[in-house]
Amino acid sequence: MVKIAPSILSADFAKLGEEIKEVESAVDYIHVDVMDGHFVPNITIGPLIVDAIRPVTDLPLDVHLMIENPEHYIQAFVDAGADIITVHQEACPHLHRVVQQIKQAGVKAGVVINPATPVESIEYVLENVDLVLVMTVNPGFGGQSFIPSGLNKIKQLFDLRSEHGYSYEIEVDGGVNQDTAKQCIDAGADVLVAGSAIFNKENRIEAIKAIKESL
Ligand SMILES: O=C(CO)[C@H](O)[C@H](O)COP(=O)(O)O
Ligand SMILES: [Co+2]
Repeated sequence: MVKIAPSILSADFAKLGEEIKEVESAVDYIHVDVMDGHFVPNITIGPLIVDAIRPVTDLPLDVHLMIENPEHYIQAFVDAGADIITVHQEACPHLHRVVQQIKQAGVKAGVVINPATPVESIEYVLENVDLVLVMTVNPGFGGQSFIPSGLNKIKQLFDLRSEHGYSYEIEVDGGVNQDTAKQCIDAGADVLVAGSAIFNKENRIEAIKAIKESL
């Protein structure tokens, strides 16, 4: 079963609770994009907002940390109600330690790779993570175009999982819409993140349906 994780980055922040309620029956995770203005050029939200949306839904909150020194903020996001925390390989010189820290805090641990980062760079944490997120845009903004080279990485991660019996989910984020979703699923992705393809549409449920039907 393909999972859909709408990214609230493209939602109306003045009515975030209502926007989440509108989509929750049709999706599997709520994807929360955290940006610090250092690791990526944009600044978005922090633990306060995660805490505010936590009572709105029972769906897992999939928190994508695009920040430097994520190890300083893991506990704050866990306390705020995150269920899955993903950190960028590029932001973590001690990636294995940060993955352990997330798991010890009692939530699922994910690792993310940028479009220019190879799968080989995370080879030695694959046995430890619950999720691998493949970026198909350069992180920082919603509404960018899909970078197809991510498809090879999805396939590589799918094959490595079969070969070694790993258990991570493969998630893809950036430019996923009804034209690009099928390629991701065919390559082996389990979870599709979509922001603008859902929240920039008038009818969000129809938009989610269109993505599912495109598969
Ligand atoms: O992590 C992200 C950007 O850094 C977002 O999750 C992603 O861009 C979703 O937006 P869209 O579906 O519009 O590309
Ligand atoms: Co994201």
